[in-house]
Amino acid sequence: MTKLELLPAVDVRDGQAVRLVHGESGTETSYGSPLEAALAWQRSGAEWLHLVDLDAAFGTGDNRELIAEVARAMDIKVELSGGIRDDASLAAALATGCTRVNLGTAALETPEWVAKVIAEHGDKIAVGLDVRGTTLRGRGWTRDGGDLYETLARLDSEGCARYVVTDIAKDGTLQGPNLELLANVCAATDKPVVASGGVSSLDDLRAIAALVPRGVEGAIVGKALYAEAFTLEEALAVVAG
Ligand SMILES: O=C(O)c1ccccc1N[C@@H]1O[C@H](COP(=O)(O)O)[C@@H](O)[C@H]1O
Repeated sequence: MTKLELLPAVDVRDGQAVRLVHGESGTETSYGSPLEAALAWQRSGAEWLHLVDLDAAFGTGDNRELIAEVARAMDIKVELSGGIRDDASLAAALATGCTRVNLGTAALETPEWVAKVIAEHGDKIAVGLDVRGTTLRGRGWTRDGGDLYETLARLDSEGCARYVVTDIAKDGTLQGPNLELLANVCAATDKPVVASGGVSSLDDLRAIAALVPRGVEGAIVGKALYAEAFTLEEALAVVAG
């Protein structure tokens, strides 16, 4: 059976690696240097890094140079997100050599541009579907952006290669992933789904791995690693089977 990919997260705010609760600005816990955090996950055997510019996502500036420095320092695959909303920010993101980018707000606010870049860049573009209930949220998760399943159908028809699905109510809470949401999204698309939000234990990873046959490809793990609920080595051993 295909193994679940694990993507340890480094979210950057004000030059620091942080975790938020429910993605809310002001709830940051700081974990120091983003480069050190990313290198630590790489040393622990990660095959992927999920790297987020939170300031760019919130519209409070950006960490573009630092993000590029981290991405370029990695020997592993990098998924880059936060504030990628136009040709210039997409070009800067792709110039880091990252494996793929996640588009969030742009998929809600500038669908024509997203359709164009999906057509141009194929597998290098994923769309982050960040939801409360079944309502998508953009601009740092502060604004409603339409219905999850209508948007998914539109993006599918445009050839979107992959979705990163975050349940905002779970993100940063260590309350367990929303398995029902993941199963429902998998039922609505043939494209791979990366699960994000809520992972708190190795059992949560086992439960997400059980959804691989339905279309879940990977899981982003953030708070649980920083809070030392388990080590990345333990997590990688669990998904290796
Ligand atoms: O990851 C977070 O905690 C987070 C919190 C609040 C907003 C965005 C967050 N992360 C990721 O950022 C991109 C969306 O950025 P944009 O809308 O394209 O600028 C998306 O991958 C979110 O999951």
